[in-house]
Amino acid sequence: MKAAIAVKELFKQYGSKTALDGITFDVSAGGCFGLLGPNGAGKSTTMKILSGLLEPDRGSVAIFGKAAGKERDSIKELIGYVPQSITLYEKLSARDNLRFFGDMYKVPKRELTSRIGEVLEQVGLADRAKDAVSTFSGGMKRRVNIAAALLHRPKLIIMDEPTVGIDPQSRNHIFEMIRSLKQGGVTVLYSTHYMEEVEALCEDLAIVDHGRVIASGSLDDVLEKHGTQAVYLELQDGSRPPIPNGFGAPVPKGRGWTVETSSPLDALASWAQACRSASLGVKQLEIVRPSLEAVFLSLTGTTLRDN
Ligand SMILES: Nc1ncnc2c1ncn2[C@@H]1O[C@H](COP(=O)(O)OP(=O)(O)OP(=O)(O)O)[C@@H](O)[C@H]1O
Repeated sequence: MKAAIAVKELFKQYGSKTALDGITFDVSAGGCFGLLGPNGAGKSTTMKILSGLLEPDRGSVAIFGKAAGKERDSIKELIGYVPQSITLYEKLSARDNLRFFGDMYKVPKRELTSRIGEVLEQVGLADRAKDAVSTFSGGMKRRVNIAAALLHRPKLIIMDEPTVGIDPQSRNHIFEMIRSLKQGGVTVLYSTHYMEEVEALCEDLAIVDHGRVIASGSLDDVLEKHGTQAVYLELQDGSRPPIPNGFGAPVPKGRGWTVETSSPLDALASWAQACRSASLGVKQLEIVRPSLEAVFLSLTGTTLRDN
């Protein structure tokens, strides 16, 4: 099967600022691919190039085997792009906003009314169709923008940080919607700086930093290749646990503490022994799989959230 997206060696400068410094990745059809990176990493620039809104200085893009540039118009029909900024007419209802987008995306007039009903259903706003967008929360407005990008039944949805600054209910709706789009065979390219979103939604990902892909592949492969396993311990009284013999000092994590190690079974046994010797009550002791957070830290030396 052809890749949904093939991006090769993309370069882009804004004046003297290098935004993309040779971005390369492939997205296979039918899943959710996460583009993960801190602010300023180059995610939006990449997405704008994929959507045909921006020209790269160098490099190539193919969408479902069609070369960007040459086959621009037929590519546009395949893509629904949800930009980071919300673009809606505040005074108009959700339905009338979508009517406007429907014309823009050339949805046939006879289909448009039913199609608007369907996409509002998909984003969980069918009961607010007639209400002015000015009465909506930020998350609801974002969902209308997503609905607009779905109107023409694109095979590929490109979403640029859709959950930034929105309420948990809208976030859940967006997650559910992405899962059902995937079930319907739609490919989703999802950018975010929230690692847990990639862990929850995406099968494959590329980690982007300073305009370069620093790791890519399936989530499992990236975690296995670049992550370290850890052992998690929580004591019954919530106190700081002893250091397991032969391992580094535990670091706080949630309600407990973790030790990163390539020999998790030994660390677990050693920690259990240390707790038993000190007669400490153990609430939870387990091997945890590596996180993307740990991967990002090991690849860049910084945490994603501090950027
Ligand atoms: N129009 C522009 N003019 C000048 N510099 C720009 C412009 N757009 C982006 N940049 C710069 O290019 C780099 C990449 O920006 P980009 O928006 O692609 O990153 P991002 O990963 O999407 O981050 P964010 O989440 O902040 O949007 C950043 O350093 C940014 O400041």
